[in-house]
Amino acid sequence: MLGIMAAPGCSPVGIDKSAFVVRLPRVALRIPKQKSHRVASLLSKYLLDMPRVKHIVEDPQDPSMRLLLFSEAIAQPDLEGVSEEKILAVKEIVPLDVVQHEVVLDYSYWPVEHILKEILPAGCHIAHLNLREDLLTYKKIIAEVILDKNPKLKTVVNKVGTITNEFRVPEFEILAGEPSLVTEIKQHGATFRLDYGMVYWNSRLEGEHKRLFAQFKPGQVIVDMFAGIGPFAIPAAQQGCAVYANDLNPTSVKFLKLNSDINKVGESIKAFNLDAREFMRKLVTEEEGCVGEIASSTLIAENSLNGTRIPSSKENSSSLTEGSDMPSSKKPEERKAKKAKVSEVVKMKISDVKPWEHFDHVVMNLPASALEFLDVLNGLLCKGRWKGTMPRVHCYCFMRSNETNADIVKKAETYLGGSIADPDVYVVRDVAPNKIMLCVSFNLPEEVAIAVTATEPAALDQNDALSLE
Ligand SMILES: C[S@@+](CC[C@H](N)C(=O)[O-])C[C@H]1O[C@@H](n2cnc3c(N)ncnc32)[C@H](O)[C@@H]1O
Repeated sequence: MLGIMAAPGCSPVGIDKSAFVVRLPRVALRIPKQKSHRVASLLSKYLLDMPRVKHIVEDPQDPSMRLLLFSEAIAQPDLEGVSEEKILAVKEIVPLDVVQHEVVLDYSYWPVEHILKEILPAGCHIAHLNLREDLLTYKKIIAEVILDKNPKLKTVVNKVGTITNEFRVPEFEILAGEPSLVTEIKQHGATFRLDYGMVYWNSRLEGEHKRLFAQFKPGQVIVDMFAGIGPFAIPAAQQGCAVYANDLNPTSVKFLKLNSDINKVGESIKAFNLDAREFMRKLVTEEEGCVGEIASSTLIAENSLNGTRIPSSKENSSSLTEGSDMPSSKKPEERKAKKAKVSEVVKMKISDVKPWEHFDHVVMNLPASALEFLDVLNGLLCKGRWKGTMPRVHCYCFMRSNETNADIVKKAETYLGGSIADPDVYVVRDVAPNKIMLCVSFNLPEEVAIAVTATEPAALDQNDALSLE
């Protein structure tokens, strides 16, 4: 990145590779090839120490000779700074022939892999930058260099401003490459197709998704009120759960449905496109059908219409993130073992589930306002119809530095309308200097959730069925 910043005169259209050339004058010791390693080990602490730059190079004047390049600190021809003792030891092996040499770092020298390792989710072909203010002047050239150095990448974008819309979708400026933001990401053995410009996705939640779905057991029923494109729902279904997954964003629900099909868990997930409160009420009052279900064919048709070509999973499998700790970096045997394990899991059919009788977990990942949605759980379940234990709620929220865990639990209790016993408050991640994301988990108190007056389940009103086709 330093090389990019230091490069003056870069045109935003195309890359002027000559602008990336940096010349470093260095003092060197000229010695015969056969003695070079012996002398280099004597002088090691004085020699050039730069990543990917050799400190022993061939003498351009004579291929039988080598140049030992000194660090910037040894800049004088008399090798001032090197101990007398070392100089004497060297002189016993070779004559002290000190010359000047120029180290040339060209365009190919400047790496971008380390940047991408942090920002590029496995399988993805879109590099999503979040450039600092002082780098914005160079945004186009930064993007073009990243694209140029990584043939598997198709698009480089920069996040613009803060997220304010209710679907939590950031605004992106396309800096280089193809204008499409449709891509595929691998996470925990699942494939997620998404349109970065239309749906919420945050790869920093990868660990949190896993922490939570690892708590779900095969055969359990999961209710995800703010499901996005399915990072909780799909792995949960893959490990043998049935999932009711809802999102207000119709595009998220279309991708959720498509991802259910891609990951072969379509029979275990029912997708809804409703406001979360409405979704919860419908879930426990309807006995048949699937209100809000979205046909994945709609999405496939849209993608082919706009000409978007999404690289296949196969193409992406050897992506840049190979060698990182992302799932794609797994060795083939590990991947095979994982696949075998997934296929051993008995998938649960959503059609066999009666959510008005029982569900096990409620996931609420809308940190900006999920606490407020806890009110929908008050009196939600019907006495005489509910069976078994009470569901465990996982409600995400933000906490400011002037707040305590107790303040957050108090807020949760206020919205829920009842007290919470033994809440588990887990710190998910730092969001800003004064803000962290938390997950508050607790068992839904029976006295809060079960309605005092038992009512018969309402009949399904077919007019409620939502079609996005
Ligand atoms: C922070 S994202 C979480 C998505 C997903 N669970 C994840 O972990 O990536 C919150 C999601 O809630 C959806 N959302 C916002 N308001 C909603 C509402 N009132 N009812 C249902 N979903 C809503 C947004 O569209 C967004 O996809």
